[in-house]
Order: sequence, then C-alpha cells, then structure tokens
Amino acid sequence: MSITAPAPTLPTTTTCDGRQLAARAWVSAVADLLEPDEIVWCDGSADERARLTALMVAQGTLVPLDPAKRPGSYLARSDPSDVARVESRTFICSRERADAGPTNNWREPAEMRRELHGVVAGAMRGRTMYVVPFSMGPVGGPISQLGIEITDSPYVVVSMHVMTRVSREVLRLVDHGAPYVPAVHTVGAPLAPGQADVPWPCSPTKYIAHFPETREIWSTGSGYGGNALLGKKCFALRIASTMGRAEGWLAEHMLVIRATSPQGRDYHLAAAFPSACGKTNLAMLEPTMPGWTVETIGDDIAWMRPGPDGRLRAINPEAGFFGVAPGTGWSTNPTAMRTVARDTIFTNVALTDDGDVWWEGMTDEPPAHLVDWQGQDWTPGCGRPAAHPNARFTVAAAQCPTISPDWEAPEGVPIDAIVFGGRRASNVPLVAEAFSWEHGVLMGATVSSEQTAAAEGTVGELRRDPFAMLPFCGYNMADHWQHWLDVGASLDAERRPMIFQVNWFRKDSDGRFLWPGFGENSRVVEWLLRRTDLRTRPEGAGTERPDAEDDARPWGGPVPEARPTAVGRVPADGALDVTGLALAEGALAELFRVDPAAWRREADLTEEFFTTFGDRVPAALRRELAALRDRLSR
Ligand SMILES: Nc1nc2c(ncn2[C@@H]2O[C@H](COP(=O)(O)OP(=O)(O)OP(=O)(O)O)[C@@H](O)[C@H]2O)c(=O)[nH]1
Ligand SMILES: O=C([O-])CC(=O)C(=O)O
Ligand SMILES: [Mn+2]
Repeated sequence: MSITAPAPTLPTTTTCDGRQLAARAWVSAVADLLEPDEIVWCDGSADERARLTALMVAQGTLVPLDPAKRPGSYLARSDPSDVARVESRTFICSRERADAGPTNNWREPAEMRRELHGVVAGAMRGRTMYVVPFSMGPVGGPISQLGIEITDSPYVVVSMHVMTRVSREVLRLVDHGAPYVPAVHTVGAPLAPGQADVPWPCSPTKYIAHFPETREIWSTGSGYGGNALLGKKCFALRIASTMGRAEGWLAEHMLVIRATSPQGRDYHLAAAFPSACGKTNLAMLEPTMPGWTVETIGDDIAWMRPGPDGRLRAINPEAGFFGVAPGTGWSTNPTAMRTVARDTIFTNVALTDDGDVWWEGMTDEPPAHLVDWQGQDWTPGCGRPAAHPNARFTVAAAQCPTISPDWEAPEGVPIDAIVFGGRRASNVPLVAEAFSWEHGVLMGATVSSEQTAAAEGTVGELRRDPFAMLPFCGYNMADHWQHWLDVGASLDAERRPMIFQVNWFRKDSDGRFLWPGFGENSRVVEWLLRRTDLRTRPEGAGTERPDAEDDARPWGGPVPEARPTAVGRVPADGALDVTGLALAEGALAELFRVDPAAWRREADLTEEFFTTFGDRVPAALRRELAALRDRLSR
C-alpha cells in the first residue's frame, strides 16, 4: 500500500492535544481494515474535480453530455439495484434500544461494529481510498460542523465537492482540535488483482450505520446519494439531530426560503415535506403573486438555532442540490431548469440522441428516441419510464438563479413561519395555521404522506412521516417531539415562528389535483406569511387589521383573516388571493373541507401511533390530541 499526496501544507506535529493524532490515527486504522491500494487526501479543488471526472469518464461511470447543450455536465447510470435510500438497511446503533425508538432499526453498537468490520474488511482492495474533509455550513461558522468522509468512490468525492464544502481548511481546523464527524463509505466491491471494474460498483450487502453516541457513520454497499454522500442524510440529519438535541438546536428535513412582499418586507420560511414531496420545488418557487419575490436558501436540510434575540435562526448546511429530476420542467420549476443548464451531474435520467438529458415531465412531448436510464433503447409508448422515478441532479447551489445573497450567512436567517406538508389525496386542507406552538408540534408529529420513489417500498401507500423525519431522526422520534416543545419554549414567545400545515396534493373524486400547485403555491405562502405579521408588528400596533395608510409600511400590509376549524385556522372567505386562477367549481370549498368523521379516524390512528412510543410521548401532545378530538366533537 502506498500513501500518496498527503496534503503538503498540513503540519504533522503542531498540536499537542492528541486531536491531530486522533484524526490521522483514525484514517490509518480505517486503511488497515479496508486495505486500499492507495490513499489520496482530497482538497476540494477544481483540479481535483477535473482529474476525478476524467477518471470516471475513462471508466464509463460518467457519460459526458454535449458541451454545446449542457456544458460541464455528465450522466451517471447506477446499477439498477442501487437507485434509492435503503431504509431497511439503515441502522441507529445507540447503546439503548429505546434511544433509537420504534421507528428506527436499532443495533447494539459493539455487535454492529463486529459485524461491520467483518463485512468491510478488505473492501477497498484494488481501489483508491479518498479522504474528504468537509464542512456542513460555511467553514468555521457558528452553526456549522466539520466532517471527514473516507470513500472509495470518485463519484462520491465529486458529488461531495458539490454538496458540501470540501477544503484543506477543514483539516487544518481538525488538526487544531476542532471536533469532526468521522464517516466511512465503501461501495463494498473489492477488486482482485487484474479484475476489471464496472461503471457503478456496489454490493447486495448494504449497511448504513450510525453511532450517535460517538457520532460516527459507516456505510457500505451503495453508491446512491442518500446512502453514500455521508454529509447529507447521515450526518446533517441523523447525527446532527442527536447533536442538536444535546445542544438545544434542530436539524430538520426542511427547505428554507426568503420571500419579500410588495411592501419590501422580508420573511423567512422553513418547510418540511417528506422525500419527493415538493421541497426543491417550493425552494425555487416562482411566485405568481404580483410584487412578491422568492430567494432560495436551501432545498433539503435546515439547521436551526435559537439566536441571542430569541428568534430561531436557520442555515442550509449543504452547498448543492441533489434534486428529483422527474416532474421538473419549464412549466413546473423553470428555476431548477436554469440551475441545471450546466456543470451538473445527472444520475439515472435518459440520454437524448443529440447528447443531452431527458426525463418524464421535462417536456410535454417525449423525444422520438432515447437511451433510457439502464442504457437501453427507448421509444415513447414502450411501456417503461425513460428516467428512473428517483433520477436526480447534483448541482452547486450557487448556480441557482434565485439563490439568496444571504444563503451562506454563517449566523443564518430568522425564521418567521414553519410549514409541515405531505402528499395527502384527502382530509388535509390546503393550508391551516396552528393554534399554538404545541398544536404546531402535533401537526408535525402527525405528518402522513403517500410513499414516493425516494426510498424502497410501495409507491403510493400512506405512511406516517412525523416532521418528514421518519427515515432521518437519529434518536427516539417521541423525544424529537419533546425537543421541539423545549426549543419552542426557549424562544421569545412573541417572535418565535408561527406553524402551519399545507397540502398541495388533495384530489377530487376523479383523482385530479384540486390545486394547481408550483408557482401558484405563492398564494398560500402570501397568506401564511402575512399571518405572521400578527406576531411581529411593532409594539402597540395591536392585532386588528391596519387601515389603508398602514398598508405601505414595510412591517405589514393587511393581515389576511382566518377562520377557525377543528384542525386549525384556515383562510376566511376571500382571504386567500385566488384572482385569475381557473379553479374547478367547488374546488376551493373542497380544498378546505374538514370532515369530522374522517378526522376522528385520523385521531384514532394518531392515538395508535402514539401507543408505539409508550410513555415517551410528551404530555403536551396527548393534550393537543385530546383538544383536537374535543373540537371535532363540537
Ligand atoms: N401536484 C404537485 N406536485 C408537486 C408540487 N411540488 C412538487 N411536486 C412534485 O413532487 C415531486 C418531487 O418534488 P421535489 O421538490 O423534488 O421533492 P423534495 O421534497 O425536494 O424531495 P427530496 O429531495 O427527496 O427530499 C416532483 O415530481 C414534483 O413535480 C406541487 O405543488 N403540486
Ligand atoms: O437522500 C437522498 O437520497 C435524497 C433525498 O433528499 C431524500 O431522499 O430525501
Ligand atoms: Mn430529502
């Protein structure tokens, strides 16, 4: 084994606290176990990216797209078995089973370590081991965290370049004692001497294992984003959620946007929707509401901390988007289309005859011929999708034309509204405002959604996905609810975010969406953001509707009215601006219809769900559920 290219600027003897040794000793110990042929220390440079990209093109992992059509862009086709997150092979290895909770696969840490060591021993034979130092959030920022990912996949290294901040500065900080999360990834496909590699090596034996107490991650067998880019779900959600719980902050599966009203007031919104339920789309919202603008801050993960002013401040810890391709088109998400116009890696989309990409929903009419995501000839009507339903694009956030000038503000942006949503064909109204923080936490805890292609499973089945964190909470979900109650209590009660629930996916009896969605969601966003003015208007202004003169004041404009229902406050008649929308007859009423019988069944199911957590369910949530039942019976 040869060790090449250790970053030359790294001092090897400057620290005396053992930290440096710890990081280096860890890298050597991993190398001893995985037995790579070579070790490469990565620096995140453009040079490094170019070198690894050329290597992958030579190996057939990446197909270059026509630079005249899609400059700097590539197509990767994964192994057909390695296309999504593997929740059944994702483990939380806390000492106590109860700390992982009933919604996680739990394994005893020492036992998992033994088992894993057996599986990964020699896994990097014939391969290069890359050491990737990265930061989640701006390097050195007060909400940011550091990590080091070891991987044998150049696809992972290049993707980490896009999705995180890879730099030597991170190693320097680690060498000076900064804490970091050690993360090991291997595709689990060692090469015997002389054995030819395949374009997408992976293994049927998969483990995505997290050790929350020691903040370690081990992933083997998959090259797919959510399983292999360990800064993302594994660190920024599963491990970070446990860090946040210990330290009083939140790591959430949320997009973050800034919306500016025609009066010039900035609002910040964080929204949690389950995987493939519209976060990227809302993050890149092109408002149809006149005078409103939306800037993108993040599309998948938010880290939120109470600030010194008692407000909740959020950063996007990522540096790129790993977005769902199918359904993304000029009519639904033009901003995403502009973002991926160049320097993008596409995974499992179709290839056009002229060297560009295509997926279902990109255009109304498919091209006459394509090479599909599995490399086979494809023609319209052949009965197979051209792109895998979970095909993705990997692209730098900085390329997004609507990226906020403050998207990298290290101290984050102050959140005004928190929104929970899911795919619900029935019951859940288009928008509802929580009666209180506690009621909002119940809304988050009861998110249910129809299963999408982002993970293994039967697409369309309704499943509980509390806080859109079911696959991502690194500890007991019921403790997560308590943590939300605690964080809420630690905020200034007058300035903390208001909580809402939304549902873009309600259908009529013929199975058609009742709401046009996408850009038109700005109508809902305007209603709920203006509602938050109730909370932040200047002292003494009261909560009454301001008179016409007040409308131009930057803190407000008229607060739209709401009417209470059993499940929350919904827009009063005429309060949601639907000017110019061609809604079907009765659609608006149906979008807000609350059926007490159906909601009593929802409450029963929630009760059943709560039972699986035993006495860890916060008393406040049981009270909120009882209050909901009470309102339903009135
Ligand atoms: N009907 C409807 N579909 C939507 C809307 N917003 C998003 N979608 C569809 O939802 C799918 C996935 O949306 P994304 O925004 O990529 O999902 P995400 O929440 O970012 O997903 P992850 O990256 O998996 O966490 C796409 O097929 C979209 O077309 C909407 O307002 N209405
Ligand atoms: O993690 C992934 O692979 C993509 C993603 O955002 C999700 O599944 O929620
Ligand atoms: Mn996600």
